[in-house]
Amino acid sequence: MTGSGPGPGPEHAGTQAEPEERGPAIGRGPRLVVAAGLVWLGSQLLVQRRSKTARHGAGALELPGGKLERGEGPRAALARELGEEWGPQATELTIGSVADVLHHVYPSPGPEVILIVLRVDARAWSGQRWRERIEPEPGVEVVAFELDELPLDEFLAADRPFMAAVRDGRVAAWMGQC
Ligand SMILES: Nc1nc2c([nH]c(=O)n2[C@@H]2O[C@H](COP(=O)(O)OP(=O)(O)OP(=O)(O)O)[C@@H](O)[C@H]2O)c(=O)[nH]1
Repeated sequence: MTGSGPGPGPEHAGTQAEPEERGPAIGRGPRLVVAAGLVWLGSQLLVQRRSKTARHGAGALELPGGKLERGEGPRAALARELGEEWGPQATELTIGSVADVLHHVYPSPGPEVILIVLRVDARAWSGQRWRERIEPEPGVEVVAFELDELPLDEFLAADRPFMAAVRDGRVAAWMGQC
């Protein structure tokens, strides 16, 4: 995909609104706290393509993960989401350190997202092994990319600056277990 690319809500420039541009609180989208995994195969990253029928960001690339449930910590949320999205074997992957905390406001009526990105060690699934272990939920496609081949424009807008930093080696994909 090109240009502003996919993202929740209507297509706009994909830029983050300045506080004074956000307008009154009434009518703003929800603020979501999300845990997401930077899943490292050793030389590649595993990401997923959102369902073509998703309510927002249909067909966009994203990191596996989802919203924290009430009282749930980010690691527990990510382990749960990996199991829901990629099947039971994904819950055995090692969740490591926090790679970054992202904050993005999607154009209305999209959400404001606080994304806690955690490194995930999937080196035991390198080569093609991940294909035998992952049972993606319906509609979701899991894809492996070499770092320098990450198609930044196809990621959800919140992820793009971060994925550029990963691609360029400014953020390490794996740093050992914390
Ligand atoms: N999992 C994931 N979510 C992301 C990423 N980047 C990003 O902006 N998000 C946003 O964070 C939210 C994640 O919530 P979710 O996964 O539980 O929700 P969803 O939109 O897939 O489905 P749902 O709202 O119908 O449950 C979505 O608004 C999604 O657009 C990402 O890299 N991974």
